[in-house]
Amino acid sequence: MALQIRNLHKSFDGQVALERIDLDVGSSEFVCLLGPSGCGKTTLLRIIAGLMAADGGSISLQGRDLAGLPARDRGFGIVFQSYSLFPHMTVADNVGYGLRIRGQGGTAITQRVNELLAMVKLQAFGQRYPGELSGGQQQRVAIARALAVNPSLLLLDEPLSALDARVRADLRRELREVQRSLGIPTLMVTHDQEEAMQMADTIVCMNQGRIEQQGAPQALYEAPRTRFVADFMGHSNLLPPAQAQRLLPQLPPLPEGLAAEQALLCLRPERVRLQPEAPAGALQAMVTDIGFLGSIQRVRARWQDIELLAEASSTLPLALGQTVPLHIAAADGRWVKA
Ligand SMILES: Nc1ncnc2c1ncn2[C@@H]1O[C@H](COP(=O)(O)OP(=O)(O)OP(=O)(O)O)[C@@H](O)[C@H]1O
Repeated sequence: MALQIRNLHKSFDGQVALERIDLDVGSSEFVCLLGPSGCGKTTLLRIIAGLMAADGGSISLQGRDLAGLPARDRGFGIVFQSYSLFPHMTVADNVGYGLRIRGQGGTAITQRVNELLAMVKLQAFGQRYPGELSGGQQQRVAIARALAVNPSLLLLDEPLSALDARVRADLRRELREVQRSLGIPTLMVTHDQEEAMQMADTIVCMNQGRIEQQGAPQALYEAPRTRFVADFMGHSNLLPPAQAQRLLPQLPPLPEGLAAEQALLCLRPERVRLQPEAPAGALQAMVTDIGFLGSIQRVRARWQDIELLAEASSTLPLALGQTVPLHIAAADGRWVKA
């Protein structure tokens, strides 16, 4: 493991912000810290960066304990949400800044800066000033500047959240490509579940200063262990056991240690399928709402007193009030802790 965090904790005026955090990041792994506002993501990132002290616990990189090492000596690349470029310096000087303060000079810097600008697709912009660039371009410069010093760890604090949707989507892909090609261990803070799913090798889902669950995006989506993770990782139907039993006569067994009173069956909408041709014995549900999402329709359908979020192909003609057969396989549900 490149980065190892053990039993890290931090309180502000007696209020716990981080509670016993254990976290590993592999040598070229892209890890997203995902969670709602106030769950401790930024505090964790700032402690790793050396910008804030923890109350206890340890952080090591490649086996080296970082305790007491000031931020500037950690050799990490950091990108914040606000572009934080030097406004009076050209793009090229911004990117080369870290190299200059490390004592490099002349053609070595020019060559490296050109390489980095090419990597973030800004070859032609070296002589501009930050104020003459779009938000997306400024953030590309900030990424190039963070990478200039060959960082041993890349820390990204919501780097894309100030950008509009289209630019954000492009930059997600580009940032991931650059990170992959350089193989730098990376931690990115985000509260955007889609962004985390799209970019991360591993998502660390945080709630109230604790890691609620971590794993590959698909594992967290398909097998959340708690209601919090199920809710945070996309849409779901969450049914108490009595309702679940009526809907699905054959339920998956409850996981060990989870009592029925604490359990909810999580059914993702794509597992609740509206089908034009009814298999024998299919449930008949009434369509109460239709959302057209382009490739699919997200539908609310009511069966008895149970309202379900379902999906249908966008080519299936549907109307409000219509009765449609529903298909759910017994294996499609997952028990989560309420
Ligand atoms: N310097 C500080 N002084 C006092 N309390 C703080 C300080 N920094 C953070 N906190 C508190 O610690 C908790 C975690 O804050 P943190 O900024 O890490 O959350 P976050 O998950 O990054 O939220 P957001 O997505 O809104 O940035 C919050 O309750 C916050 O109010």
